[in-house]
Amino acid sequence: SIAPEDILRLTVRDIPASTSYHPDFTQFSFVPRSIGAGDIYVEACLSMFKELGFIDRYRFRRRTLARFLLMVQKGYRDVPYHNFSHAFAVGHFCFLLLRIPSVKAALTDLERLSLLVACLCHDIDHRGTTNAFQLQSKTPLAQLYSSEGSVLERHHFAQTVSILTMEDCNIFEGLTRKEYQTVLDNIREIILATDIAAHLRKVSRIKGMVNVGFDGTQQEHHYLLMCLLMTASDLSDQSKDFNNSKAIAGNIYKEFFSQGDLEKQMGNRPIEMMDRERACVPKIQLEFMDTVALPVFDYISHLLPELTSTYNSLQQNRQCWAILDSILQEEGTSPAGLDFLQ
Ligand SMILES: Cc1nc2ccc(C(=O)N[C@]34C[C@H]5C[C@H](C[C@H](C5)C3)C4)cc2n2c(-c3ccccc3Cl)nnc12
Ligand SMILES: [Mg+2]
Ligand SMILES: [Zn+2]
Repeated sequence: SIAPEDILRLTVRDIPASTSYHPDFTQFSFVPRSIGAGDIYVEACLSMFKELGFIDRYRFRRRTLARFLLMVQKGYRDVPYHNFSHAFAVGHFCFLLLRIPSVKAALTDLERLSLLVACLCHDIDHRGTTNAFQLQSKTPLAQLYSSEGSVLERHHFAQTVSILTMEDCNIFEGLTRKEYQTVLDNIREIILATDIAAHLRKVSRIKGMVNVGFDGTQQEHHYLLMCLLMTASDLSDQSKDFNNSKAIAGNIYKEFFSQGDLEKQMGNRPIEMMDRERACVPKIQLEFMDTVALPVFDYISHLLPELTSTYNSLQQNRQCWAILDSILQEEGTSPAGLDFLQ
């Protein structure tokens, strides 16, 4: 058995991972951030659009698609987690979902196109702070969107629309007026679905769909499936090998704790999850996985059996967090900051 203090230095080789570490781009265990940085992402995005048949089906001009993708990449800020590498990781997972035959059968081509574009654009111009922070600090975004809620997500959608209006960046120029309206409506709904609070309000409807089975004749099922695939893609980092998932969680807590520091400077008391003095990361991770992430992949693997191994990886990662949590309890050290996450 592993000595407790050794668990902190565990690497993926030591944890008996059921999904071995594929370097293969077309596998769900592929780690998108391993692709590197810079324009390689745009090349990879172009090949995803090509492989999914969207370039031919919607007569995309490669130059226009490349310019659009570069403007999307440029639209992201250099924050620890909500940067373009997150958007690419989400887009890559969505790409793998869209290749699954039962997904191709369930959704229309326009819905699949909407999903991929929404994934790449879903966090554009994220500031590394939460919706709650926008409201409490009365930021410009809150002044714009606070009445409707999902402040950040409305901004991400607005940024997406403004990129489409830029010089030679409108990838949907070849679509009919009706198709164009449908894609924009889909992308708006899908990006709004990435607000976890909004997702939690929809869970009972999603459960209902899973119980009766997907019915392609119901528009509501198309909508719920698109939202579920988007949420799963947004959380997909937690389904990779634990070392990768742990490192990504570290980036999320860099943003959370910076926000907490900012709230303290502003004279507000941050919630425990954002307070580097009080937060116990493994405990927050266990709660997030149990209340948000695991249910999402549980529902999705009921609809798509191909996702079972991904669901298993998530459960394995949950167990790793549980082990970390028990060690930190035993050690009784002051609440763990980020050091063990590196
Ligand atoms: C690994 C991991 N941990 C995460 C721990 C916590 C939260 C989080 O927002 N919690 C909640 C907890 C309650 C009910 C709602 C609204 C608020 C109050 C805040 C959610 C997110 C986490 N998260 C995300 C993620 C997904 C979408 C948007 C932003 C992010 Cl950061 N992606 N990966 C992770
Ligand atoms: Mg978001
Ligand atoms: Zn995201």
